[in-house]
Amino acid sequence: MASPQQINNLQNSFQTAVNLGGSPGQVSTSPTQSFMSSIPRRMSVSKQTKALKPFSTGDIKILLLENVNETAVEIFNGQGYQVEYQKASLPEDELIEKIKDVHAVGIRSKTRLTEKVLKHAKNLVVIGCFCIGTNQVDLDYAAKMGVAVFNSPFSNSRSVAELIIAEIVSLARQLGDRSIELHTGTWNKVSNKCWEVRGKTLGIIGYGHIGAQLSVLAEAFGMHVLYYDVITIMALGTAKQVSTLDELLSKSDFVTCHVPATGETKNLLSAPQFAAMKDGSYVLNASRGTVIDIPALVQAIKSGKIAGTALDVYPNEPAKNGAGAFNDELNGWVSELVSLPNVILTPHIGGSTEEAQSAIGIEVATGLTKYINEGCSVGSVNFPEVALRGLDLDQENVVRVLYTHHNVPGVLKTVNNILSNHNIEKQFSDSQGEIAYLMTDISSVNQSDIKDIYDQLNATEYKISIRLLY
Ligand SMILES: NC(=O)C1=CN([C@@H]2O[C@H](COP(=O)(O)OP(=O)(O)OC[C@H]3O[C@@H](n4cnc5c(N)ncnc54)[C@H](O)[C@@H]3O)[C@@H](O)[C@H]2O)C=CC1
Ligand SMILES: O=C(O)CCC(=O)C(=O)O
Repeated sequence: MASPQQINNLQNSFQTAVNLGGSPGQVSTSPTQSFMSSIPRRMSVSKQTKALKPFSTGDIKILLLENVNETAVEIFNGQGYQVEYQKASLPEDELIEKIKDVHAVGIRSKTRLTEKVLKHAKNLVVIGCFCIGTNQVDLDYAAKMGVAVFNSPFSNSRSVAELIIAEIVSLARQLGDRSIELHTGTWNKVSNKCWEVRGKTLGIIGYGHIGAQLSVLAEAFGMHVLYYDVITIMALGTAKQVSTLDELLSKSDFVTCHVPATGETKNLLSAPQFAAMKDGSYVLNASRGTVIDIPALVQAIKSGKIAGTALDVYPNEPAKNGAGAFNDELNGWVSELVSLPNVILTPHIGGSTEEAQSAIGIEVATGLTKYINEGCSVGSVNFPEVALRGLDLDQENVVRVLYTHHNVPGVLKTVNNILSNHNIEKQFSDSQGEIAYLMTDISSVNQSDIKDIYDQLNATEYKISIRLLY
């Protein structure tokens, strides 16, 4: 368990990154930043900058669903935002009601922010996915509304990799079954079809953050590692990339999936893929429930082709914890699956460790706060990444203009015409697909000018959203 001191340390390292103007995502990976963090303060190149705020931060309303970690709540409370906190996800109709007047929403993997839901979010500025996956959000639609989406790209990767290692050993030794038997009084000391994992081959589908981390752990156990990915990725240790999924399937004793939910990964493993696997091999999935065709997996286990499976994710998952929530009504195959031998089922807990959750809470809450208070979109998954250096502490009458617009010619000219009575201190624009995001600091702005600037920008043809910070 992470101690309060460890959580404090994590918070401090994120704060250091924020002060240095780096993306939170760089904190644990960038050697430069860890070097910078160790420089005594008097030598630090960072300087204090003026805090920009949207307006009264007490007006910022944040809806946090799905038991987002307390570290995030502390960060938002520290900013003076109004936080509404719920442990579960919400059914669509309640979500639509709640989302109507909030500026930010924080979710994990279950809340579906579809176009239908987002259409009602009139004040929404930013979405935080307190997890890795972002498939639960309509990212394109959010961008078209001018809403940036942030996630935590790797804070729970290690936790998932460790769970998979535990499950590989558990499947090889039929631990789930032995434990259930003994819980009900049955002593069943057997070695038939129980194996060491040393010398066996692990096939990893998707060699990203989790797949690569797992590769290192598996080799430390003496396993051979093969991986298949749609892009060429440098192998860690002595792992080998194979060029086809079939090659991986035919050579592996354990096959584990670590791909995102996309059209291409839907039913990536189905009847033909199970048929291509070694007799008596094992299947693991802690990515998304759509990646494995579970009825086909049930048949492959029944026929003896597959010797066991460990699943953490399902096509339909209950909205909240509770007895009886995982049933045939939710997924038609549940009773059949649970009756099979050597099947380990976990309730989407791959990333559910104290370490991962507190780090995710800090990382995503920091990203959201920087976007709300400064307009910085670095690290967003659906938005052009734009940031400007901070203002000097003594700078007066400066306004930061955040202008999201359709990516068409002539917009910059129109906007700069409107801003031309003021000095443009600095300006940065970037585009991604159909949308563009422009950030400008203007000086010599009287309070009385602000409404006029806003109204003029608001009337421009290609505007998607505007925010003014001062
Ligand atoms: N069970 C849990 O609690 C958790 C589940 N996840 C899931 O795991 C997934 C993977 O996470 P990361 O490793 O962080 O993602 P990542 O983005 O770092 O890596 C994914 C890899 O899959 C590859 N890929 C994409 N499509 C592919 C295909 N059709 N065939 C083969 N490879 C393909 C990509 O090129 C990439 O290398 C996430 O998208 C998320 O859905 C993530 C964290 C926790
Ligand atoms: O812990 C969660 O709620 C979701 C974990 C997950 O699936 C992810 O990070 O993508």
